[in-house]
Amino acid sequence: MLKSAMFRCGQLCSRVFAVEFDLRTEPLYFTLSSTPQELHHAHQQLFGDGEKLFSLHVHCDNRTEKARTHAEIKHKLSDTLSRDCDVFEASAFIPNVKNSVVKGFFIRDKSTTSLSEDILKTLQQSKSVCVFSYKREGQHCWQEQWSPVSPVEDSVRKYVTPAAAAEHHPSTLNIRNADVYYCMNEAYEVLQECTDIIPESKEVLKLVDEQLEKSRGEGFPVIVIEGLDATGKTTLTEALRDTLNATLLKSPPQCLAPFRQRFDSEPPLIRRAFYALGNYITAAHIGKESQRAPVIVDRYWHSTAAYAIATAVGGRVENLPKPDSELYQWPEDLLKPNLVLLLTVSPEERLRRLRDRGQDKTVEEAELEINQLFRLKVEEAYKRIQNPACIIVDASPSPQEVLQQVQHLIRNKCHL
Ligand SMILES: Nc1ncnc2c1ncn2[C@@H]1O[C@H](COP(=O)(O)OP(=O)(O)O)[C@@H](O)[C@H]1O
Ligand SMILES: Nc1ccn([C@@H]2O[C@H](COP(=O)(O)OP(=O)(O)O)[C@@H](O)[C@H]2O)c(=O)n1
Repeated sequence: MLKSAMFRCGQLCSRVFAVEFDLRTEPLYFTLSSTPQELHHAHQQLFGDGEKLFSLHVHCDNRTEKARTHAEIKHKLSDTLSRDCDVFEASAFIPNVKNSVVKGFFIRDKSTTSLSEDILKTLQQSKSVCVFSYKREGQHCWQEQWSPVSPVEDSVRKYVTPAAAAEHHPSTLNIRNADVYYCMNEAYEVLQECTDIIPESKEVLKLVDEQLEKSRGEGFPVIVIEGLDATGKTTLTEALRDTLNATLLKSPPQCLAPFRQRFDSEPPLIRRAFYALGNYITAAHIGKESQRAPVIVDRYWHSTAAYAIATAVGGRVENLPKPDSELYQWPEDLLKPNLVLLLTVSPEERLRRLRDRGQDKTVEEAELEINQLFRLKVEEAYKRIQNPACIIVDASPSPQEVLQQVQHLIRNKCHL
């Protein structure tokens, strides 16, 4: 409620709006004021003359409901408005204030019909959705609350005022406990809140309860292998298991496999809580197994955090949380491995390996094009994670050479 009120009264609490107009460049930032302001060239492009312009966001106190409604709207907008409308991710936030972001969308309707208005009308009727419209008048543009039937009575016109770029990209402000979890309870509570809408949550929580981490004394070394898909993790971890007589574990653990697809279709808040809990179950297995033999782990917290951060942060690598951000710190209550190795290969080699693995060529090429920025962000986030940080391994040589390189590192660092 408070957040929605702040969204409405932009100028009262210095709320800034960011629209991801072009993912390769800075977002367009603006605030609202009561006096007309001249638009910059870039803003003139966004607030096109003669187009119908809207922004919308969900206001709801229940965080899981809010996240699901937001995801549903995103799906609906991209499904129905793709032809004659541009839909951009938009957010309202207070610069540098954590958890101040209200996520929404900006719609630029170029159609001659009232396509977007029909959809906004339905959304407004059935959901807790706030819609604003924008009108361009020459060099100026103003915003007011939108209603499909009659003008909103107490709605006040506010003028779009270009604002300076934010020091921290808005998508980094809400990451803690929404995309990345730093203690088990935070993730556990999210799934507890979902038990009515996602019955599988109960089963996942039961598995967590059964596996609570056994205390780990001075056992055998624990070595985590990280890296993007197809960098050779499976090949290397299996070879290490055989050469070191080690136990091979992975996160998410096998016992969560039946639920993975279900949680993958949920919005980040819920999906990431599922993966976070997977790490705690794996930690319990590590604690037990490392008493008997060295343990090799295929993906662990580095993957959970790096993928979550890279997905949450829109656009360029520069938008990631700064390298010294606390968001890269390992959770206090999660068992720490002795060594984390990050396998890296060039994008071309990775593509070749995906192709050899038989992945459909068109899927793979689309992935390369569309997800180029995403992959760069995942790798950069991997490298920024601290305590423990990962050691980078060039995984482009032959499997045998990569294995030797890694055995050498393990001998040096873990005395195995
Ligand atoms: N060092 C290597 N050199 C060449 N090909 C490799 C190497 N390591 C793995 N591969 C091949 O690349 C593909 C992806 O490897 P995989 O181990 O399944 O990666 P991941 O588990 O990281 O997804 C497989 O077809 C595998 O045989
Ligand atoms: N420890 C882990 C492992 C995977 N993941 C998530 O799982 C996805 C990648 O998993 P993967 O490449 O191992 O999946 P598969 O295709 O191998 O099943 C990413 O989207 C990660 O967000 C995670 O969050 N934490």
